[in-house]
Parts: sequence; C-alpha cells; structure tokens
Amino acid sequence: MTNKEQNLVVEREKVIAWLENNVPPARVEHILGVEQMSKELAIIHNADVEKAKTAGLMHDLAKYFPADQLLAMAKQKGIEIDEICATRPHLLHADVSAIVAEDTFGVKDKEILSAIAQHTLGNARMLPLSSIVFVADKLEPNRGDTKELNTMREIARENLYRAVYQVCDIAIKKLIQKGRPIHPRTVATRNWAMQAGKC
Ligand SMILES: Nc1ncnc2c1ncn2[C@@H]1O[C@H](COP(=O)(O)OP(=O)(O)O)[C@@H](O)[C@H]1O
Repeated sequence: MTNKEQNLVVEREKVIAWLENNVPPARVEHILGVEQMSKELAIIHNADVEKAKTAGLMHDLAKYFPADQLLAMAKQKGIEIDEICATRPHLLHADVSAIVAEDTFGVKDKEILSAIAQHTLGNARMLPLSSIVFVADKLEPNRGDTKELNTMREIARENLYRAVYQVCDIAIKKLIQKGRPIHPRTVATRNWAMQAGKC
C-alpha cells in the first residue's frame, strides 16, 4: 500500500468514528451505501474513484446538526441563505457538511467539497463527481429494492445525466405530494440534466 492509500484508510476510519458519534446507525449505513455506490458510478463513468468515495463518505456529516447551528455556520462562511433555506435550514446540511469536511477533516479538494455541498439540491452544470454523489445519495442500496429504484440504478449506470434528471423528478413529485416548497436549484438541475443527457 502506498503512503497516500495508507493515509486515506486512516482518514476513512477517523471519519467513520466521527460519524458513529454524530449520526444514528441507520444513517451511517446509508452513508456507507452512498460511498459504495459513488465508487461504482465513478468506475463506470471514468471519474476519480477516491474523490467519489471521499465525497460519498462525507456528504451527510452535518445531517443532524440543529437548525441554529446550520444557519450560524452557513452565515459565518458567507454561504447564501435564500428564503427557502432560511425557513428550512435543514437544506443547509449539504453546504455545512462541506464546511465540516474542510475544517475538521482537512479536505481541500474543490471537486469533493462541491459534490458534498450539492448533494441535496443539485446544481445546473454540476461536475460529473457532483452528479455521481447526487444520484448515489438517492439510489444507494439501503434506499430500497423497488422496481422504480432498480430501474433508476440501471439508468445511472447507462446515462448519468438522465439519472440526475429523473432523480430530480422523483424528488419534485415527493415534495408536491407533501405540499412542500421546491427549491429552484432542483428545477434548474432537472432542466440542465435533461439537456446534458439528451433526454
Ligand atoms: N429540492 C428540494 N426543495 C425543497 N426541499 C427539499 C428538496 N430536496 C430535499 N428537500 C427536503 O430536504 C430534506 C432532506 O432531503 P435529503 O437530504 O435529500 O433527504 P434524506 O434524508 O432522504 O437524505 C427532506 O425533508 C426533503 O423534503
């Protein structure tokens, strides 16, 4: 094992130990599922496998931070807090997870930090690494074994952008069913991915 690989193993163990103290066991399972699926999609779509695994492992670091902490940390880092995020600070957990990845675990790589920050709402023109983690978050094995999810998993292997677009559709439908606001970034992500995937 090279020094770099050894460091990554040590770092991964540190992150998992941190997660075990900060998120419930079922969420740790979900996170490990996202790490695994991000790795698989990175191999298929020729993205950096180590970056995909790191972003997958760290995407939900701030998932259980209280609303006031999410707002305070986002504000302190100058992250834009729009009206929807101000009323639903939980949506900031993606941006704040990227802050924790950088400040607590020393992650400097912009691609990894963006993939973490964009995993909930997506972003128009997001990089392949961000698209991989966005899709893996919604489709990792612990999300279930329905026909719809399995079809989506196939699509994610064949056409990453089509998967992004369809994942947005499912999220938007769910939000409508629950009578919740839809963040405009997810609509922009959907429209962009439709073009990018020639859907
Ligand atoms: N595009 C969006 N617009 C508004 N709310 C959203 C959007 N995407 C997710 N949410 C809400 O944010 C919360 C967290 O989303 P997410 O992190 O994707 O959920 P999960 O806990 O399944 O990983 C959910 O309550 C969901 O309803």
